[in-house]
Amino acid sequence: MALLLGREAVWWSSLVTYSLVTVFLAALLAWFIKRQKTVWMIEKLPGPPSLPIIGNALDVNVAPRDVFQTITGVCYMLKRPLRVWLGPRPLVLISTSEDTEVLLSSPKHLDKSRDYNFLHPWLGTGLLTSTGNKWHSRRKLLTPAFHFKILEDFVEVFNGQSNKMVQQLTEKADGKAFDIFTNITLCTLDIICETAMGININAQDNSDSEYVNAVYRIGALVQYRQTRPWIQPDFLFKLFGYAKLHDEYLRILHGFSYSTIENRRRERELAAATKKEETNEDEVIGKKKRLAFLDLLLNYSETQTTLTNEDIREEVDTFMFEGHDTTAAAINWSVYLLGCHPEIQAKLHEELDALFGDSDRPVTMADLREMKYTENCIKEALRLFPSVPFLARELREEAVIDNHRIPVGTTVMVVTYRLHRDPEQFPDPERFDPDRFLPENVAKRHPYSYVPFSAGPRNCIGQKFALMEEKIVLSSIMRNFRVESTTRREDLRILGELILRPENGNVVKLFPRSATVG
Ligand code: HEM
Repeated sequence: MALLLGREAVWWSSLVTYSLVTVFLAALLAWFIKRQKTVWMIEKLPGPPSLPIIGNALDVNVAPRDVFQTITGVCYMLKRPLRVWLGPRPLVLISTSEDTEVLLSSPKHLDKSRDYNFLHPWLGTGLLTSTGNKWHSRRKLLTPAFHFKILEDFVEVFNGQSNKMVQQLTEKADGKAFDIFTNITLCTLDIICETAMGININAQDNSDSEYVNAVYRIGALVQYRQTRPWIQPDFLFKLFGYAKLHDEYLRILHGFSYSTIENRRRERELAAATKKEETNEDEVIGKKKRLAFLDLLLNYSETQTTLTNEDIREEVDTFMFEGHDTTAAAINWSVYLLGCHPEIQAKLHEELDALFGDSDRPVTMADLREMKYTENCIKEALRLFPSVPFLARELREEAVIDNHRIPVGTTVMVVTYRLHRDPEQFPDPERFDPDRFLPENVAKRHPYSYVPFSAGPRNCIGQKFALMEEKIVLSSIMRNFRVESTTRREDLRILGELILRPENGNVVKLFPRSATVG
């Protein structure tokens, strides 16, 4: 009897083992077939020869500062999609208007590539990094926060912070070369803090603040990690000692955001209790209180229970991240290019003088509408030096690009820097020519030939905010100073990581413009 039971047990255990092995082999075979299909589809695209497992890792194993030059260099040679293997991961680079349209206009390809995952500890899954239903509902919720009427209220903040910057620049306007990058960046940081959270952190006066430092350091650390595969896995990030620093920055950043949210909630409760008196007082002085993005989110949270403090923190941090470095880079590139082209700068001065004369009055909404040449200079600078030089999506559905089937799981990257230099769309592409943005010239181009703010359903929600801010900050500089750039275009070294910036800062000479100074 015992023998019979023993045999039965052996029989059952063999059956289980065989079944497990069969399932494992079947899964392996399915994976292998799928993988072969991916390889077969991707290999139909042109690209450099690759090795098994490591793919083109050796080709892209260049210093991080050279990654940008390498990518834009290869795209320059081809007008067709190009494939690269990042280890076992396929990456397809595209740089024509037609291919860009296929990717960006489709509601099917909305998921960000996994490179964005390094931002998750800081930004959580806010609007920039979320996917699927969460992204849809957040986008719907946040779109009204960027309505023209709301942005109008921010003009005062843009003017106030630009004035502070001009005052500090006045001390440096003696014709000696200095790096203006920091001044502009601290100004945009002050602007985003005041508009997103409703508080003034005085970054321009106090660039050593713990919060300002943490914003910078975490941004730099994320970029550093993105370009160094050996510290990408969490355990190696920890092992090399970076995680400790990262956690310290997070503690400061999240602590600051949460305490701002808490304080604002308390202020609102207090204000609600004394609402009547406040309304009367506002009516007397004819002034209504400006709402920051945070107030709008708190309004929603009071009517939509699904928005927790953490949800609000994710969005506020996302605006802080996405809303200051991008604008700072864009304003810097405009200043740089104007400083290289005195004849174009003179035309811009002409427009500003006609609008403002010698007055130092703040910029109004009506002025913004009139600053056509200024706007075209900004747009042309964003063409040559788009703040976000690459846009990447991970395909959840197969896509057909340039008649090639691109399989699920592939990262497809628009090389915006290269797209914006297509000579068919932009003849003599390296020339800085703001007139390319005259309406009659824009009408002749492909709608996806120019996408500094991305395009389609997942475009930049802050686009209008950014253009208004840029016009006010740039015009404030130009109303007061004449700029000379010290680096020639041919000597420029560009650093293209998350944001495109000049590697050695933006070294300029400033000269006061007669009576309007001060
Ligand atoms: C010149 C300035 C700016 C440029 C060039 C720029 C560019 C971009 C680009 C290219 C994207 C798409 C990113 C991608 O698909 O990977 C994007 C998304 C986004 N931007 Fe901007 N941006 C600027 C300013 C701003 C500002 C001022 C804000 C907020 C106040 C902002 C908030 C966002 C957000 C939240 C997203 C994610 C939108 C979504 O996925 O639905 N941006 N931006």
